[in-house]
Amino acid sequence: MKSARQIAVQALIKVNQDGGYSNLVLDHALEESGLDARDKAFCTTLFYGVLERRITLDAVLARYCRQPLKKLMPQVRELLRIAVYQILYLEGVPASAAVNESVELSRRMKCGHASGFLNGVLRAFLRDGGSLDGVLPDRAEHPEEYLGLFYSAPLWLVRQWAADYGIERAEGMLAVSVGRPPLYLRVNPLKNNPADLAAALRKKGFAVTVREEIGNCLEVSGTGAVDYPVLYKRGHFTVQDLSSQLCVQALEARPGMRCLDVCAAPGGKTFTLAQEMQNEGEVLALDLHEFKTKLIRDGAKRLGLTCVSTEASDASVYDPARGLFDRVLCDVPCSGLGIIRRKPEIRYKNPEELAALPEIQYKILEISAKYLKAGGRLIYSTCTLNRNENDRVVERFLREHPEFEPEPLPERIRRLTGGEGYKVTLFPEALGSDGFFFALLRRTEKGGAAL
Ligand SMILES: C[S@@+](CC[C@H](N)C(=O)[O-])C[C@H]1O[C@@H](n2cnc3c(N)ncnc32)[C@H](O)[C@@H]1O
Repeated sequence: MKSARQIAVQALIKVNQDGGYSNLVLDHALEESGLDARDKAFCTTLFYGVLERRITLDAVLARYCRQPLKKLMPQVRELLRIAVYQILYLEGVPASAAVNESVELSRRMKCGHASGFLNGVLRAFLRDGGSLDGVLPDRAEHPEEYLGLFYSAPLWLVRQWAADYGIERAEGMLAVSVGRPPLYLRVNPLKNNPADLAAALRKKGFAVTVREEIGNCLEVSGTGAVDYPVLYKRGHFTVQDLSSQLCVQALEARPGMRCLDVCAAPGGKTFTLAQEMQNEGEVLALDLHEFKTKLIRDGAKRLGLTCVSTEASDASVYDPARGLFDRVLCDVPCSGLGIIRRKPEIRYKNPEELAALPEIQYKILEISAKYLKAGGRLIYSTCTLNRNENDRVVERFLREHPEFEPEPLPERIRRLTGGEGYKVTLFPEALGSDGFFFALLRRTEKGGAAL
């Protein structure tokens, strides 16, 4: 049987070399592993730890490897990273064990010829103290470079956050971008309630807190992937971050309304929206990809939400045949910088590829707004922390569309999020949520039916 370390190394190769999504790759690897719960947890720690600390680990390795890391075999590279990760960050693992295990694994993973090299590099690091001394630049002289290396974030991201939110806040955001985040569930009020579901999950050994202030929300801690097949399949809950739950609540959709969710897959917010409407009325959920709309239909069925229908459609193309809606949710595709603690690979995206997003987001917002009735409300949201994709898209829209006005967020949402006025940026270090942004807009009564 493969060890937790070997499974972690193989999963890391699948993400770093083959571009797999971290959560899917790990879930699949653990399912097939035959590991017990303790080893699964260790494997998860190694996998996410190495993935999110890669910039720091590679800076250490660059000091001790003569050839560039890029030129090493993928197995050798990941075995080095996993050993340095354990030495730097895992107090319970003796440094010698971290080195020996990687050397030993190289023999089992068809790169035994590199075992001497692995041993040499890792022992040299240990001889120098096995710490980040000598790797980190002087903090006072190079604060951004220091933060980037310490928290393993690309320099462009540190600079962007420092420019958008100030260096102090940026450090807070970087500090919570590493480490395993809490897991939140949205209780399906059509089938259960927070107290009973919490009791059922506690019986199965989960540590559960009822987040009463959020409403229908549970926080589950001390777990990796939570294994609760029966209650899940029966539709008692979905996994959904606090931020998304609050974002949908801010729309104040009521039973009997017509609601449109324009970028809806895999359907998390669609489901919460339909639940807020007590499954009465209509929720039309769009997504660009047909295969993704199936995820929404499957989820709605599991949850018993019969008011949801789906269409595969491009939200940046207007279809007047859809008519008008009381509420529109515009949860646009974004850079995802608010969820890097859940998906660490996001931090390695090419920033140039992200530059086109605000224009795409603006176009989707402009088209989605056409579906709103006079007096109707729209939420624009992203799971990113980047003013160009957030505040600036909405501010531009308000400037160019006088028939819309900012609508103050409901009092309760403002109290919980600290949001002022019509928009709020949720910082992970504040509420414990993902990084998230939402803004509430209203078509004025004089705004007419459609643009
Ligand atoms: C942020 S995700 C939506 C998450 C979803 N609202 C939820 O809560 O589960 C963005 C979605 O937009 C979809 N998308 C991207 N471009 C689109 C477009 N032009 N029209 C419609 N959907 C689009 C993507 O396929 C993706 O599923």
